[in-house]
Amino acid sequence: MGLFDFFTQEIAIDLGTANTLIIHNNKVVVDSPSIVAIHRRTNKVIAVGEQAKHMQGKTHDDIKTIRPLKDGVIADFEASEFMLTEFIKKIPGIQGKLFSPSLRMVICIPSGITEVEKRAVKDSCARVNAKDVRLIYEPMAAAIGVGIDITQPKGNMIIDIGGGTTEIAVVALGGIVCDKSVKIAGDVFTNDIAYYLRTHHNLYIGERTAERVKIEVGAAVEELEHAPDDMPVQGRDLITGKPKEITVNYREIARALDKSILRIEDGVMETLSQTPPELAADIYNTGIYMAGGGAMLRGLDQRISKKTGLPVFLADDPLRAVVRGTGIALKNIDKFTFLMK
Ligand SMILES: Nc1ncnc2c1ncn2[C@@H]1O[C@H](COP(=O)(O)OP(=O)(O)OP(=O)(O)O)[C@@H](O)[C@H]1O
Repeated sequence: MGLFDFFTQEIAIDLGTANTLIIHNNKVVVDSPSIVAIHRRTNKVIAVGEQAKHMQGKTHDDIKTIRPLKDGVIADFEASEFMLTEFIKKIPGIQGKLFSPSLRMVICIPSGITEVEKRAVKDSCARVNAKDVRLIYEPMAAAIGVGIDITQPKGNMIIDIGGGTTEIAVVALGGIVCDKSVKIAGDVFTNDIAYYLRTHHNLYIGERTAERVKIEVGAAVEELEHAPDDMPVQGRDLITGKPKEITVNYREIARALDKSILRIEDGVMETLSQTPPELAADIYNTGIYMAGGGAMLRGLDQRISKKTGLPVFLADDPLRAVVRGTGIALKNIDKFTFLMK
């Protein structure tokens, strides 16, 4: 063991548009919303993660909440570095050390990222004390995370629906054969719901409420076997200006999300149509795997299965599939060197 190894801690990071997850010593040690709350005048950070999410939509003039990532890539470097530093400080075994240890990081990136954006992620990690930074494409990490042996000469399709992007990819022999990154995912679903309630019920709701509606009664199809109960939703009446409450059901929400889901379906069909025939035959036999928080929308697996005529499998714990895969890549870094960018 070299001196570098002795003072080095290894972490795997899924730096997502909606959530940041970190694995250290085989355990998920950070699972927090990717949000920072900042004091406008002093530019001082007041809160990060869950605490900052609670402030979202409830701030006054002096405080703003920022989501440092947009469409899967870092949009605000300062806020993102601050957020990462704070998250890393909370990791047991790293926090409270006399000397802050050097970090070896494996961090996942969207497959559609440019070389400049890749460089920016590496630079950003270097500024939070990472001495060795490896990047891995998100669909690869998701595929490893759902348990696919990506090194086999066998095609597998994975759809990772996150907060900012939907990554659709066919992987085989340790590489991405064809892929598509669509900027329609969980955040767009949330906005669709807010827009629907504004235009159909004159009800103005905030982002956090819209996300709650999506999670509690959201659906991708109008016929569900296990329908969720109708949900009361409170907000501001756009006409009278008074607070009001309405009740929504999953069928309405399925209609509100229909257009966005159609765009994801188009992306899947396009990727399938570009898949080489031998791999298409494999996918016919194995089906499609789905991961990411957005994939948890009720009936979405069923809808994609109907559209493609293929079985669709949702990952166990879809929100953690990508970080799980990134963690496995870190643990087997020598075996997976060919995956690292
Ligand atoms: N039960 C649920 N039903 C529908 N959507 C959900 C559910 N739980 C979480 N989500 C949504 O999943 C999204 C977050 O997923 P995830 O953490 O996989 O994204 P991310 O990795 O941060 O984003 P990206 O990969 O685009 O950078 C959010 O939009 C959230 O609202």
